[in-house]
Amino acid sequence: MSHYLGIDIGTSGTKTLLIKADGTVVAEANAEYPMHQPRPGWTEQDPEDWWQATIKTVGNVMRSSGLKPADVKAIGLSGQMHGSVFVDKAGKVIRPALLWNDQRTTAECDEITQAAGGRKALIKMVANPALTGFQAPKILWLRNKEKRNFDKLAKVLLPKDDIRRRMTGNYVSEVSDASGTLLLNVVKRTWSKKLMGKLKLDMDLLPEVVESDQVTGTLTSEAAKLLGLTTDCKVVGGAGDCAAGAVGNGVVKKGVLSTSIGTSGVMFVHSDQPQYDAAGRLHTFCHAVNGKWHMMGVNLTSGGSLQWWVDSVLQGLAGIDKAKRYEAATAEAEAVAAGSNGLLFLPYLNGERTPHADPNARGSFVGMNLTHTRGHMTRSVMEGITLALRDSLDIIESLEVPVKQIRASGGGSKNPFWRQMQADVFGKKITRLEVEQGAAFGVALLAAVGDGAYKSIESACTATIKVAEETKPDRKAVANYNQLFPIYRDLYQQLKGSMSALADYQSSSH
Ligand SMILES: Nc1ncnc2c1ncn2[C@@H]1O[C@H](COP(=O)(O)OP(=O)(O)O)[C@@H](O)[C@H]1O
Ligand SMILES: O=C(CO)[C@@H](O)[C@H](O)COP(=O)(O)O
Repeated sequence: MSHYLGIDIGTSGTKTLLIKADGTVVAEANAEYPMHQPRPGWTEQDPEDWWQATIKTVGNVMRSSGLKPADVKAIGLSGQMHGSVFVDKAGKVIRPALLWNDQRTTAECDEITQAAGGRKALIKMVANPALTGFQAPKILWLRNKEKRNFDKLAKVLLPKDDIRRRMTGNYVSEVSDASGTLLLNVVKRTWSKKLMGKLKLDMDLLPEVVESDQVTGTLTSEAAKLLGLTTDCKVVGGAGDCAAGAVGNGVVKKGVLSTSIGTSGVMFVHSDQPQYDAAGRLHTFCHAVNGKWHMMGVNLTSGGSLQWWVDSVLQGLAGIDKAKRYEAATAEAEAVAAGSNGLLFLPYLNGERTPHADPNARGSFVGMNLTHTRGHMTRSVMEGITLALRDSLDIIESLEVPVKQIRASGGGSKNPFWRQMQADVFGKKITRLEVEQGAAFGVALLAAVGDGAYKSIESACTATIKVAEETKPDRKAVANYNQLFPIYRDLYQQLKGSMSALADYQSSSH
């Protein structure tokens, strides 16, 4: 039977999955790498780390499966979205990549909005407003702040597309990830020459753009050797990690939503047509499914807030094995009542995207009293993260998008207590898949479709994805969270000015 690889270049590490054409997972491997923060709000990674992690994890899955190199027919690539890899004429990376959660480009976002003729005109061209994490403002930042590097620039690539370049020698992206550059005409699924012109950027900077299941090349002999595969192995378009995760969760038709609690938090909904939130709070992007779109709300520091809380603050848990640390912390949270006795946490530790689009937003605990313990604080971190996802759900529902099913995914949703919390905060039934392998599984399926094992992405999902269990909302907890949600929502409005003043203070005291 043919086999396929799905590779997800995540923020905390790379995950590689080897599947059979029927969707059975044969082997998986992970490799971590650091994220650098040279200044508050700046986030960078070395693309070489991604490539070394790719070589290592592919080697590991091939060894543990015992397969022959020729058994792997195609590879699907997924990755953290919006990042910028700057490459020179000789194919050398010019400087560390700027990531999706980097907040240095406020001035460049204003520059783009102005050049486009205002926010409305920009949304008309590329379906989205300018946000600091997106790729286009990063290109302008390089031009404004590192002119010498900009002069060397020949191509700008998204993280997974840099891995494709190293694998195939080809400069290609695909529509789902390209949507997050702010340079794609999302409706037409082609680059926006109009916006590139207004920004005075050369079209040659951009790679070719294709649909997600299209074959983009085969492995070069050097890459085949490094990866232990053959030069016949195809590489398909793949997808940005959100669309890839949605394919991996079977979110490929109307009425199905998915939530993901990873480092970031994502509320994702499929749409048959491009659909907009006029206020620009949700992103409107191409789906990895040909001719389909999606909307999503993104929280920048979702599971990342719990990670910060457990690793940086609860140092008392530091002696516990990493895998067990979250369980130990969340068990304390589970022992206290829903609502954390009125303690609220705002998870805006590195600014926020949905619904505030504010790089200066900052995190806070509000409502603390003498009854509160460590368990209450952990629970309120988890509740704050979940209430932030509800912000996105409310916007989606306000656009009259039918919500028939919510599928929970990501590291946080593996925890049954957090799935119950999601059901209670959203007031909706939550489903979970039998095997949840996220984005890497989604792009392995895209590779199978690209290789001809399935007629369509939808049929690949129907054949391979099974829902395992449902979590029903608890009526009392739902009422409790319904009471807290408006208070939570109001807090940002009340604290916005102070958050911004503190963000200024933090940058000046750096
Ligand atoms: N056992 C657990 N209980 C609760 N949350 C968890 C658990 N394990 C992981 N998480 C959460 O999941 C996040 C990692 O999710 P993952 O999907 O692996 O992240 P990413 O791919 O974005 O790096 C962690 O930051 C943490 O918040
Ligand atoms: O910015 C977004 C989506 O718009 C993030 O979802 C990134 O794509 C990073 O994802 P993780 O590494 O947290 O999975």
